Amino acid sequence: MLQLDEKILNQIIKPRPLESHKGNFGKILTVGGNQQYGGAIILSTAAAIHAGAGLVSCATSPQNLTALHSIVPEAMFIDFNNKKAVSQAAEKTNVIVVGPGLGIDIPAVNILENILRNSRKNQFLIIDGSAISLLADNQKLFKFLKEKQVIFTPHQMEWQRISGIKIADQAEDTNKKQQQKLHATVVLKKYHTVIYHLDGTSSLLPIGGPYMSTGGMGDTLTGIIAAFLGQFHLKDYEQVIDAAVYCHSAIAAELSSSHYIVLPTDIIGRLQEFMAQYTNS
Ligand SMILES: NC(=O)C1=CN([C@@H]2O[C@H](COP(=O)(O)OP(=O)(O)OC[C@H]3O[C@@H](n4cnc5c(N)ncnc54)[C@H](O)[C@@H]3O)[C@@H](O)[C@H]2O)[C@@H](O)CC1
Ligand SMILES: Nc1ncnc2c1ncn2[C@@H]1O[C@H](COP(=O)(O)OP(=O)(O)O)[C@@H](O)[C@H]1O
Ligand SMILES: [Mg+2]
Repeated sequence: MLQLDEKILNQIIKPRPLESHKGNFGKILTVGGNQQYGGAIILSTAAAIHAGAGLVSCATSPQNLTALHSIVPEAMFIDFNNKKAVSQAAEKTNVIVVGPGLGIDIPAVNILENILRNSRKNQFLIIDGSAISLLADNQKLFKFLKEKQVIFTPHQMEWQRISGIKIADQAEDTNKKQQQKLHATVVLKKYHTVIYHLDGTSSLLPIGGPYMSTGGMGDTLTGIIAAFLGQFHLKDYEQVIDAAVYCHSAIAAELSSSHYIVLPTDIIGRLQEFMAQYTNS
């Protein structure tokens, strides 16, 4: 297993070409945030914007509109109950994040199905939080993932739900077997996160710690992964995912030297300065 270190950031984060515009740095669609969990999708959206995504649209409950725009006026808003608007937005984006705070009720299943139906092969589909739990309970939805570039970002309980492997039995070989069956990249989040790649290799994240154990920390990671995939165009996109995962925890580790706990919003607020350190190579 490859042990990730700071080199991955030097490899992936590059200065921006002078002749460029927002269209070069990724169109992202974030989908989630019901009445109860608006914060989750706002964190994902804000993280994508602060990590450099060119254009970010957020499909969420209309109840979250004011909060969303007060935090990130850069984001565009779509009412996630508007099926047509959501499917049109899904068709037009480079990266879709679905699941943070989506919930697991019937309307949530319908929103997820609409997104999966309308996503395309050349897009990246980051499936997180509630969307993972929904897929585990609605196996018929898996047919919409065939031949698509899917990245699952489960924590250990979500991985248990979707893989059927109990947390106590989640060892490398067992995890890899199930991940390969899914034909997707799996970012298994925990103390020392492991990223299982499509080609059967895996990367270990040796940084990060309990100062990150705050609700919304994983929601924030989805936005960073989306922004990295949207703007750093490498053939081997799994390295881009590795870099995003490393970046998230590296910021947290740095802040933890002066903060007892690190909040998701602290990480979001530090992204721009942190990434600037890696643009000299
Ligand atoms: N501010 C917000 O709106 C927030 C919304 N959230 C959303 O709430 C929904 C439910 O997600 P949850 O993860 O809270 O609930 P889940 O029920 O999916 O999982 C949480 C449970 O898993 C257990 N667990 C075991 N191993 C774990 C590990 N390595 N990491 C994390 N938990 C582990 C925890 O003890 C906890 O009981 C998701 O859609 C999520 O995006 C959460 O992200 C919390 C913050
Ligand atoms: N003790 C820990 N050590 C290292 N990383 C942690 C620890 N606790 C939480 N994290 C990280 O925080 C994030 C939590 O993700 P998740 O449980 O999905 O949060 P949420 O759904 O509340 O946003 C993951 O990236 C995980 O690796
Ligand atoms: Mg989560």
